[in-house]
Amino acid sequence: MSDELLRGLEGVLVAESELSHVDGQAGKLVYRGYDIETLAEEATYEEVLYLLWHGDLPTRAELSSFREALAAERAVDDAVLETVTALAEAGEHPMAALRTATSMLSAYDPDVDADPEDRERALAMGRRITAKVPTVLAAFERARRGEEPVEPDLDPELSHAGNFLYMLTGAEPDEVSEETMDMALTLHAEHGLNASTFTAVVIGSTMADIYSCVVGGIGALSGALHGGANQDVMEMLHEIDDADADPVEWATARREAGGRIPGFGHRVYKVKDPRANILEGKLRDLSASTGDDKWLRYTTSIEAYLEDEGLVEKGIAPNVDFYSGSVYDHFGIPMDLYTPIFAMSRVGGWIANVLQYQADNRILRPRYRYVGETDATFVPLDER
Ligand SMILES: CC(=O)SCCNC(=O)CCNC(=O)[C@H](O)C(C)(C)COP(=O)(O)OP(=O)(O)OC[C@H]1O[C@@H](n2cnc3c(N)ncnc32)[C@H](O)[C@@H]1OP(=O)(O)O
Ligand SMILES: O=C([O-])CC(=O)C(=O)O
Repeated sequence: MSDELLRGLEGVLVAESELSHVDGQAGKLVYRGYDIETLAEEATYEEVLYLLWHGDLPTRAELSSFREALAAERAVDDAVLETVTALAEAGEHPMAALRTATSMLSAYDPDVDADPEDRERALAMGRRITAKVPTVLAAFERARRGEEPVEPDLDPELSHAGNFLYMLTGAEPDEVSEETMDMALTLHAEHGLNASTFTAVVIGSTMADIYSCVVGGIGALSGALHGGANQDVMEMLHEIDDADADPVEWATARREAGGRIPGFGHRVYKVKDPRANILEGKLRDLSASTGDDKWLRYTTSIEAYLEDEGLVEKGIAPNVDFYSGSVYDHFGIPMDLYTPIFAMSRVGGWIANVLQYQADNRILRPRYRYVGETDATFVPLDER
């Protein structure tokens, strides 16, 4: 047994995966062998889910029944909607509301007591969670605006992304917003053994149910060092704008004060994250078509400044969270929904990873190097 301490488990191999590969030096991401650029351009989120969960891209017939099965699960129990409303009234962050509501969904799942080794029933639960997360989120957003929830459209013709936007606004989304949301879901679906996936897999390794795994994943994703950074980036952009500041001067001051720039840096990527490139391209298209290029100017000037300062050369480059919020902002999505939208996509990856790990399970249990007292003498309570 090695006594080398690997802080943050950097580089530690814990299992094999067929789901995705992150090449941090080349800035390349593949899901089951397919480039993320190709999937973002050519595949829908439903196809990506099928690919991750079933191993291959679906045929037309397979996709059609998969979409039907997913769409059929979109509705949530009224009790969940009531809880979501109560959480909105209490001013809960949507990521925390999603965590609570996802946990509650298990009460209404007919498979929740299934044998944890029953992959089919675990997958059925995974399908239900994935289908219902957008419903929960949209209901939460509407509740805090004082609006009634919009019932999901159960017609599989309306995509997962499209139905989410429909439930948010009450109107069928236009093609650009549906395609953009679908692409964002594809980009965020899977990324190796990141912190939230690791959390889900650790929970799954105890043979806990898939709800526990997903709830843990949501908690881990919410943090500022992980998925929470996409909201932080938009808060940074607003802070710059509200102060009428120059983005480069703002970033300089932040660095001089020893602060980090949200949306920069990554444990694996030592070059720009390929998903950031794709999202930046989408932001360029949206900025050109709407004539509103403010966030594009701010983000690209911060990126150029940090590159000039040598950060990118040191491997601290834009990650997926740097450009996503500016894209969502074009569709009027509030910034505290950015991380929940990430979760809405990554739920597919968490489920795929948990099922993959459980198929050849061994409980995950690393260890500490103990540095505490070794020979303490117990003093009875009255004598302390
Ligand atoms: C979906 C995702 O989860 S993508 C990541 C989203 N998170 C963020 O964008 C938050 C900002 N980024 C970070 O905090 C980090 O880069 C992380 C958490 C993503 C990766 O952390 P780690 O791999 O542990 O890197 P670590 O924290 O050791 O940083 C290495 C060096 O880069 C620097 N660095 C890392 N990120 C940044 C940043 N955003 N801004 C400025 N400097 C940074 C660190 O200060 C450190 O420098 P030092 O060696 O001189 O002390
Ligand atoms: O891989 C990571 O550590 C974080 C990340 O980019 C993701 O989860 O998408």
